[in-house]
Amino acid sequence: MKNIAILATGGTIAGASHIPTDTVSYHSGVVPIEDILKEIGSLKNIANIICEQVTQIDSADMSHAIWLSLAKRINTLLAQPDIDGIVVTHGTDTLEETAYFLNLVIKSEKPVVLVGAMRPSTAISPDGPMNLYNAIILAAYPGTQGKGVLVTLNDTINCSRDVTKTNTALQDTFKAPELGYLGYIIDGHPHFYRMPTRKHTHMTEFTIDGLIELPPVEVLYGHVNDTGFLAQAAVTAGAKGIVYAGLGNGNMSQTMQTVFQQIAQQGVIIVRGSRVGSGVVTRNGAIDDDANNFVVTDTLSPQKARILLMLALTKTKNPKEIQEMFWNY
Ligand SMILES: NC(=O)C[C@H](N)C(=O)O
Repeated sequence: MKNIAILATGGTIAGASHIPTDTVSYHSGVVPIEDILKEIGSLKNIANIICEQVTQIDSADMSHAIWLSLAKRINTLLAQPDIDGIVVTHGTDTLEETAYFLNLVIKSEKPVVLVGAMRPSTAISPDGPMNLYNAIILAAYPGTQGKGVLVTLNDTINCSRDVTKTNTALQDTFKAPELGYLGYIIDGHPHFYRMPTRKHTHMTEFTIDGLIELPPVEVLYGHVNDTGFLAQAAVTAGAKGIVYAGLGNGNMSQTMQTVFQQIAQQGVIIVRGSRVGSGVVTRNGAIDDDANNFVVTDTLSPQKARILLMLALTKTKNPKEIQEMFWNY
């Protein structure tokens, strides 16, 4: 029998409404983890569970402070020989960001699985209990070792680097566009078909020991007639890096190129990403990244590129070294 720790943070999986047909109007995070666990019945012969209620928030209120204390707690638990794996319950809106952050800072091969739900616990047929059951199964499964932080909802297994929420309201929302699921969980058995190939968890060079805040990095969204006002405001407010959700292959107007060239010359790291939602942002295409000291995101979404850039900035301000990290993680 495996010993699994569930760290609960809130979200719709812990949501409640007075009306059983409510699937989008409800209070997030109000149901304690012990009550949600009761809904899935016996876990005899599967796992011994310990629970910790870390916080009870809608995931829109997730913060760097909670990330750092959650990650430190997971590292401490996983260093104990009597803990075999971790499940984190989380709201779905920012679940992918927390999962990727943990993927970069957890120092263990033991399974870490994030799980949420799209329907509150009071819905006629909530998805939370089955999702939580699957997450426990996945965290207790020996084959989950060494695959980095994973995400499960709706019977699918996803890599934290590639997964994203693709639909605002439906249960079938977590997908890795183009790259696909790692596998499925069917009748209580995980089936893996793919492996994450990028560095994660036990291979990571990032450490959060002693860190009390992350360097400020903003994401800006590209569009027609972009003025660069927001980019300049971000730098004035203290941003040490900017991820630009650019057009197509991370493209930008002549105006934005001039704005970002000037900002990069001040030592602020500019990362070119894309607003498209899938595909690679390549170096030195229409834009001369070498000459401008720009970094590109590879296939990371802008919100995940922000996380990697924050952690990169805890180690270096050299754009070439940061680019290397974007190829590796
Ligand atoms: N489905 C959900 O969990 C959405 C909720 N607003 C949250 O992210 O906390």
